[in-house]
Amino acid sequence: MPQAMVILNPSSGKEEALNHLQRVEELLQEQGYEVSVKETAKELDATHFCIDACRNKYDLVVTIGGDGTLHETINGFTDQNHRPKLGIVPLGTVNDYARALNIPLDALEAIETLRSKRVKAVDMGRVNGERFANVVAAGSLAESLSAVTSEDKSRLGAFAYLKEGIKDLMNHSTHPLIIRHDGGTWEGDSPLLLVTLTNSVGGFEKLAPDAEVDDGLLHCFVIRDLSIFHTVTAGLSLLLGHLKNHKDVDYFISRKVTVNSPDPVKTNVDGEEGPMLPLELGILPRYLQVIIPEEG
Ligand SMILES: Nc1ncnc2c1ncn2[C@@H]1O[C@H](COP(=O)(O)OP(=O)(O)OP(=O)(O)O)[C@@H](O)[C@H]1O
Repeated sequence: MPQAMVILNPSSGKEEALNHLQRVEELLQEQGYEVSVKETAKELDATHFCIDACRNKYDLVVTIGGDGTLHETINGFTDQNHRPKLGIVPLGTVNDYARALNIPLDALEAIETLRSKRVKAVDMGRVNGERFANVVAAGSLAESLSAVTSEDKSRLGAFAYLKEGIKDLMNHSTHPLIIRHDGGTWEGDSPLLLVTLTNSVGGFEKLAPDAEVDDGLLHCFVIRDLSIFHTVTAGLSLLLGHLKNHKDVDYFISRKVTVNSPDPVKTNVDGEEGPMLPLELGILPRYLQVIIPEEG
């Protein structure tokens, strides 16, 4: 009998994950799975559960939670020869990964997509010893993104990031960054480097319209020191999907990136606080099999 592990974070989003558990179990059982349920209680539980699922050759892992739970889960696939398929029921406040894969943001609809026979092989990012699903941010703006409160995320969605971001840009806090990529070296002062695998970052689905989850590329945006006027126009470009064309934004794609600074600079990985610089980034092309909705 195929085995499915459901990894559920009861604290995600509006704390409604447990309300959906029964339906997920029923649906997976209808598909012929034997289901075991693992509830997270603290940081890294999801990683350890997923490691167990790999070692015990589970066929499917389903996360019920937000991007943080997903990030911890995919880190459990690290260096595992057997990697179960992944199903995603997005219950967080932003759910960038579900947005990028067109998985419905409505929980009941997302649960129904677990019936889908469509599976997509998606890239995983590597940042130092860790994996990431969606985005790495470095710079003073990344620090303020980590400071966005859960209340603001629930209330304002993507705009919570814009609010913190604009506050930070107004303060003109930048750090000198040295970014080595396949096409050369970027050197200068910047409030933010964004390295993304998917189109959706912070709930802005048009941030990186060219980024495909399976293109094997890191999509990099470096924002130069901005005046208040340019901050507003950059905000508009972000909303309209033209960020890479903004005159104060440099955009490049790469398979490997290193980021250094003489300053101590914080980072944010998949929406949570990440390691300090320096960073070494890479990509594992088509590393994970994710269930996505049927076409049409
Ligand atoms: N039982 C728990 N109580 C509190 N925190 C938990 C619990 N289980 C896991 N966590 C932690 O909660 C973090 C955030 O979870 P998750 O991303 O699912 O929800 P969210 O923050 O509401 O959503 P989003 O990331 O979309 O904003 C996880 O990274 C994990 O470390």
